[in-house]
Amino acid sequence: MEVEVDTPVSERPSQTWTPQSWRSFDARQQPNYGSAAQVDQVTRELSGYPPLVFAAEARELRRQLAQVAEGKAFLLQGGDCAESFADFNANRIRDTFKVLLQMAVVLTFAGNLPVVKVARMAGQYAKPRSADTETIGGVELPSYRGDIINGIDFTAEARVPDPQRMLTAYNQSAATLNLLRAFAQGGLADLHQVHGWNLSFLENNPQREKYAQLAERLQEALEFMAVCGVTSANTPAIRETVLYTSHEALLLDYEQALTRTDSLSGNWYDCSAHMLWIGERTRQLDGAHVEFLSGVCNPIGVKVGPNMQADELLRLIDKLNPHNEAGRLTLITRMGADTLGEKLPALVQAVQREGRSVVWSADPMHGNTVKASSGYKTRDFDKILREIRDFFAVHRAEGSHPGGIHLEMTGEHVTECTGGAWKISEADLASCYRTQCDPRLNADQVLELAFCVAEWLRDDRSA
Ligand SMILES: O=C[C@H](O)[C@H](O)COP(=O)(O)O
Ligand SMILES: C=C(OP(=O)(O)O)C(=O)O
Repeated sequence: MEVEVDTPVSERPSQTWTPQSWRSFDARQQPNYGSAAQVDQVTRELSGYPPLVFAAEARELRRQLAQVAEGKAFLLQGGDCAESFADFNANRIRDTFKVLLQMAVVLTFAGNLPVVKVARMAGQYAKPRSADTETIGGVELPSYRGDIINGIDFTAEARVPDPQRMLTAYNQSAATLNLLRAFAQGGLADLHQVHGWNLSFLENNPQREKYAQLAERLQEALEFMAVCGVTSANTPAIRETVLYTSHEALLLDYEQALTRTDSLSGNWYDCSAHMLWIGERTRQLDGAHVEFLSGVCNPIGVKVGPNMQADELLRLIDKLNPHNEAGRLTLITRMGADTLGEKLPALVQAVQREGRSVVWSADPMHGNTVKASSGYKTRDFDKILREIRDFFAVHRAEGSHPGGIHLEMTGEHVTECTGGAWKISEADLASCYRTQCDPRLNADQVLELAFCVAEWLRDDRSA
């Protein structure tokens, strides 16, 4: 299905939008930089740097998301809660890339539909926080807000927001993107390698048999195609993939500096990532984040928490996607496993009734965070699964498409979320708890989750 290229600037409803128009609105969750002159100098430097992504790539993602909105493809979005400057290395990037691809293979093959892959990588450096300060042992300091803003160490010095960090975030995003593009096109994504990735990755994993069977069926399909003359040597689709990037567009000084006019369409794109989303804490209709993302033509997302009302959601959709373009807007629900079944139906009904085209995606992480008795933030695997299961059930009941999943996850073997096949307990959390902020699913848990979701996806399609 072809989707129209961007709405020409002349047809956009707001003639008053500019990359800096957000400055006249209330901007929540922004750092208090000491020196405006320093921010100015850094953002001027960033504005002269090359874009990290091209407008045409963002347009292609929007075209693919239009397929998701129609129920003809599935969105897999995942990666770190927050990327880290200190923990920046090729192996971590490779491991998350590999597990995202493994999940995509499982979902594509079992669900029998294309999977659009979007990483929370190459720019996910800013974090909204519930509280402005953090107190440990009677000492109160500003909260950590992501490496693009301040440091995670609990010292007064580290917690001072430093605009120079925006330059480091840009450089690390560029290096990450460079590696992701190389992995995607340089052989690591070859479907024929699926056995190779899997066996080292799932060593001792109870899911290995199930995955090996699926990999075997996939191998048979590839062999059949080879007999018919379709091989990775002559068919790029078998040896290459496309992985898009995304992050929360939270730090607006940075996002504005990376916003450029596309020479082909004349439209504005935020070239810090292919897809940007607005968080639950900054999605006010009259807020700066909604204003900013309303004017860029990237595909965008907005988090939808348990307090969202149907009329508020419709007004938000009006502001962010006034021309009702398919693929433009993804609604990422994050209500909590105990709440979604009750709250989501009314929102889906309102969107259906008003004929709005959206991608519905489930973030089963952010509504299910709890504090373990040891003090670690954690999320339980069963609750995470339950929220996705209920998301599928609501959409089936309402006749809409469960379009995708949005996960905080890593390719590393961390112990941050409890449960899963290895039954990680609260007592196990300390053994490898490495997140910068919120608990992530590890490589085994996320693959186990992909198998379950693939089954629901298959059931949904056959229904
Ligand atoms: O990832 C989302 C938020 O940044 C995170 O949940 C906030 O955590 P906090 O409630 O500890 O501030
Ligand atoms: C902050 C996040 O989520 P939410 O806005 O839904 O809390 C996030 O996804 O990193």
